[in-house]
Amino acid sequence: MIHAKQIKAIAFDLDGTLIDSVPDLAAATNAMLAELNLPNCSESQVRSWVGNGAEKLAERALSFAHDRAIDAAELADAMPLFMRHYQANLQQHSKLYDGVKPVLQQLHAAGYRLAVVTNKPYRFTLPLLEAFGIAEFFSLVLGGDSLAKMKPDPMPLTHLLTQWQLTPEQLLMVGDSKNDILAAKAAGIASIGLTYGYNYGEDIGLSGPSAVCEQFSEITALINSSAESTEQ
Ligand SMILES: O=C(O)COP(=O)(O)O
Ligand SMILES: [Mg+2]
Repeated sequence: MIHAKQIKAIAFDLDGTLIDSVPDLAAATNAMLAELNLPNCSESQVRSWVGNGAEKLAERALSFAHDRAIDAAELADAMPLFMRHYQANLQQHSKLYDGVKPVLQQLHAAGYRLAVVTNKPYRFTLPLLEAFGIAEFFSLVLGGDSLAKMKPDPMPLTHLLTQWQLTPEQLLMVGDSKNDILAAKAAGIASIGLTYGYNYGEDIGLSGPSAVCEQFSEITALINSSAESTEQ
């Protein structure tokens, strides 16, 4: 349940929530595989591998290409290739999802404190937010490597609660993946699951978010309607 009247801050996931980043992630993945003389993969495979950060994505792609589990040394050799290619082409084909900028603008203007809590490495996160003209709305940005643990661990969200001196009822998580919903649940905060992003091909409703939205723009209506329903 979302107690909208109590919400003071909102944490947004990045990939699959604010930005459709898979086209560039797939290109970097394939550039890495090509340098290693390995067969390439499809964009839809990459879509199903995103969610646990860059290293996991590379590991899943390498395991697929080799058709076996890979070891830590193989991953360590390949990672710099992925990082270099992605850094060089962060936003060639990626796009902001519909409604993202106006809704962030509206929430920011309404006085909500906004954060990005992503599993993407921090070094890619800020440049992407800046490139899409939405960095100014966020007063805190956490990447997957900013703290010791990433989502689905609650650490980034409990860090936010501490940092902003909020109670769990005052923070809402918005994301496309079960990692976002599980992190929110573990931190004791409400969550909105978005259906259009990447969730390993699974239904986001199955991870039990407080609410499900099909479009980013539905978020404001949901917060407002929850506010009305708590008044009754
Ligand atoms: O980098 C990933 O694997 C996922 O990033 P996200 O947490 O912003 O969805
Ligand atoms: Mg995501």
